[in-house]
Amino acid sequence: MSQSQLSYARYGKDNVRLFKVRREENGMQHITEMTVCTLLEGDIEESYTKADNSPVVATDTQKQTVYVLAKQNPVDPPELFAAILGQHFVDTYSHIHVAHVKIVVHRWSRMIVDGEAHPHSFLRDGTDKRTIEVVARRGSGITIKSGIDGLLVLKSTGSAFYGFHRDEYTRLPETWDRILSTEVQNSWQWKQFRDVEQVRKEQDKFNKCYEAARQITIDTFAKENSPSVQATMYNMCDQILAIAPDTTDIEYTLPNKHYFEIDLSWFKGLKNNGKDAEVYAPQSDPNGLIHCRVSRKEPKAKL
Ligand SMILES: O=c1[nH]c(=O)c2[nH]c(=O)[nH]c2[nH]1
Repeated sequence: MSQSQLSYARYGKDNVRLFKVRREENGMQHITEMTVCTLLEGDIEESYTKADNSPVVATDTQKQTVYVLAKQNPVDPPELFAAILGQHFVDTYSHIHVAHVKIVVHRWSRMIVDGEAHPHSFLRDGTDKRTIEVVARRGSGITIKSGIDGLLVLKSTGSAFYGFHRDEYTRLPETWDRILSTEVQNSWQWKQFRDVEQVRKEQDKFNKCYEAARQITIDTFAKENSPSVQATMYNMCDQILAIAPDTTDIEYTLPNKHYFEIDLSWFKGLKNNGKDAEVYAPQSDPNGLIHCRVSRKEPKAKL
């Protein structure tokens, strides 16, 4: 008898690239570019353990399904498209119980030409991505997590780090003025959806929340006098929870991309430290890495 048993299995197609144009009668065009990943779970064990391919919805079939459903449905907001796609797999194949759909949306912003929004020309005005993770599970509805990835930001003052624990391993001096730079990855988890119809009914909130979360991140980073990455990210989470009541928790992952001062006093006594610092050495590694998840407090039960 074999000593092995399959304890985890999901499979699908990754990096499905998709571009869709929506054309209005008046000449205005709207575009979406995204990269999709679909992964299926269910009664697929024998494809691994017995080389029986009969339960396998081929990864190529999954890719073709992405294209067909993108033709038949709106792809914006991407949360709705991911929900439609995930639900399609569990509705269509009785032996598939869970569908995971991840979407990465690439930024294309409408060009302003001669002071006016151009009807069909766009530019990449940021390399950050909008991210969506949907899980459609037969019998228990749809979960959606939305987020941002790769938003690179830097401030050259307005950031401090002092009062941290000190012991015999500590070398880092306290600072009341430092450079702060990070690459934002965050996400907001929506309360569970019953079905695709509920996602469709509530679709307006997805783009609004994405725009608001991106703006809160940028505004807070710029305006706040940051006491630490930890306190700044908590502040961002708190604001997103406040403006999006249907979210349950917010996560941030922020690398602290260090910019070191360089001592140039060896060269004719050049002053380049503290208040005289102008030339810095950006560090590619190592970097700090700060995570948190902030959840909505349950309302206190009335006695
Ligand atoms: O904002 C910061 N948080 C830390 O935990 C930390 N640790 C460190 O060395 N520098 C910083 N900065």
